[in-house]
Amino acid sequence: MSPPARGTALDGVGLTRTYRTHSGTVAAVRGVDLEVREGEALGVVGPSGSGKSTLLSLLLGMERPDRGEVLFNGVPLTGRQRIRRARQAVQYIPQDPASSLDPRRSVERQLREPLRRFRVPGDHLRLVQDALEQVGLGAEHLARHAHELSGGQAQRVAIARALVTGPRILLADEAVSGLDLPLRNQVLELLRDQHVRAGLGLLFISHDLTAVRSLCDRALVLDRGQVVEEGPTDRLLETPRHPTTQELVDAVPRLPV
Ligand SMILES: Nc1ncnc2c1ncn2[C@@H]1O[C@H](COP(=O)(O)OP(=O)(O)OP(=O)(O)O)[C@@H](O)[C@H]1O
Repeated sequence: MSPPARGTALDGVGLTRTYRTHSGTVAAVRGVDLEVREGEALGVVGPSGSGKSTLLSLLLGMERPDRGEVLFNGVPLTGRQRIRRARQAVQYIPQDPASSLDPRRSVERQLREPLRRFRVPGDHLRLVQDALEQVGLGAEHLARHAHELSGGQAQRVAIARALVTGPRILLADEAVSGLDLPLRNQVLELLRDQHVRAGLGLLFISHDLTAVRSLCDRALVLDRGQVVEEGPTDRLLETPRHPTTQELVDAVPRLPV
C-alpha cells in the first residue's frame, strides 16, 4: 500500500445514526456535517450522551450511518479495502490511551501491530523507533511492558501507536479527560506539536472547552446528536449563544493550559 496522499480530507455529510433500544430508539447523531482537513484542527464539544463517540465511530468507518455519508478524500468510505486505506491515514487516539495498551505485549510489538494490520511497507522497526522519537521516547523503551512505564510514558506510547502508520489526520476522543494536570498538558503539547509542526489534521473531541481552545481554532457544539452552535473557539468561550454551549463554558474549571 502506498503512503497516504497529501491533502487528506475527511468529511461527514448529513450523518445520522439511530440505535434501537429496549425502550424505543435513540437518535445518537442527527444530520451532522463536518470536515477535517490535513493541517486543520476542529474541536467537537458536547455534554455526555450528545453523540460525540458515535460521530467518531461513523468517521472511522466502524459504524455505518443510517443516512448521510463519510467521504475520505472525496470518495464515500465504504468497503473494507477503502476503510483500511483510510484508517492508515486517519488514526484514532482513544479516551485514556494509556489504559488501551496491552499489558502482555512489549512496546515494540504493540507499535508493530498497526503496521502489520494496515500493511504499511518499509522497515517496521525503523518506523516504530521514529514514532517513539516523535513522542520523546528512546529505543530503550522498545522492550518494556506497560507496567514498566510511567503514566506519562504510557500515554506517549499510546500516541506513538496512533502515529506509527504515518497518518495525516488524528481523531482524539476525550484524550485528556481524567488526566492530572501535568499529564493533560503533556498530551495537549504532543497533539499541538503534531498539528503545528507536522501539519496533521486534528479532530479533538472533548467536553472540556479550554482543552479544545488550546488546540483548535474552530469547534462545533453537539447536543442530543445535533450541531447546535459552531464557530471560532475563542468566540464560543467568550460569547456562547446556545444554552448548551453556555453550560459547557460554565462547567469548565479555569485551568491554565
Ligand atoms: N450501541 C448503542 N446502543 C444504544 N444506544 C447507544 C449506543 N451507543 C450510544 N448510544 C446512545 O446514543 C447517545 C449518544 O451516545 P455517545 O456515546 O455517542 O455520546 P457521547 O457524547 O460520546 O457521550 P459521553 O461523553 O458520555 O461518552 C446516547 O444516548 C447513548 O446512550
